[in-house]
Amino acid sequence: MRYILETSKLVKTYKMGRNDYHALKGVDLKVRTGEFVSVMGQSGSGKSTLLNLVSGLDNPTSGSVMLDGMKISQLNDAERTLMRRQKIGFIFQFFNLIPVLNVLENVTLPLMISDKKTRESEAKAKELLKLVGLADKLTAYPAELSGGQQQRVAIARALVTQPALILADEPTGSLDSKNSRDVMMLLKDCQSRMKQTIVTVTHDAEVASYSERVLFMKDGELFDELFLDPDVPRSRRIREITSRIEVMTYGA
Ligand SMILES: Nc1ncnc2c1ncn2[C@@H]1O[C@H](COP(=O)(O)OP(=O)(O)OP(=O)(O)O)[C@@H](O)[C@H]1O
Repeated sequence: MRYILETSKLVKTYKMGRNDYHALKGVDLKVRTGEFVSVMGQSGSGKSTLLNLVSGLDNPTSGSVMLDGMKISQLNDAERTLMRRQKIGFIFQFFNLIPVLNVLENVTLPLMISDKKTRESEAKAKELLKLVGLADKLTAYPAELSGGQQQRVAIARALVTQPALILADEPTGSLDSKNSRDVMMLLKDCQSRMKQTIVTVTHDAEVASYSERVLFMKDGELFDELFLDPDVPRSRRIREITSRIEVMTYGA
């Protein structure tokens, strides 16, 4: 399959009293299997709206979303919930772990919900927790972990169902710079080792510098696109991203 995710002429219009507010104005987004894409743009440019439509949390006003061969904009609520559980792993800014469950239980939870919990799935969760460097924290509770460790648990949880797509919304937004780097390197590693497709939304050029392609949103539209060469030093990639943001914000 050429694209794991494809949106076509995606429009989202909110009613604001008597007026319409066009949050997305016909977005055509294409993401290849195994690709790592960042979406950047100023506050209000439509990034969260796009994520909500791609994940089926909200319905488009018009246009379509295809994920892993499934036209999700045509599914009913129950079908979309099932699709989300099976095909998407979420990583959030504030981790969203379940405080009363320990690390291993948090990671096996998505498999329990989808009725897939077996002895093998616990082994899978343990293997992923080893991959994210937390093999010695299986019985710890989220409150006993640092922010960076909690986000690594969230990454293991997102991977456990072997989703078609990981959606990461400001994954380092509540981490310091060292933990941010570790989390992004881990995500990058998951992408290259497991051919995991990742789409992340971020305000941070350093976070975006780990991806292969950056999409810039402005006023509900895809404004620009930048392919990043992994062989050039990260500082140069960050400068390239920053200068595109300047062009988008202030003009060429
Ligand atoms: N439920 C809603 N009702 C009305 N307007 C909305 C709603 N949700 C979002 N909007 C508007 O749509 C526009 C796009 O919002 P969105 O949250 O997608 O932006 P964003 O790029 O994710 O911003 P941020 O970086 O601040 O999260 C904004 O102007 C916002 O006010």
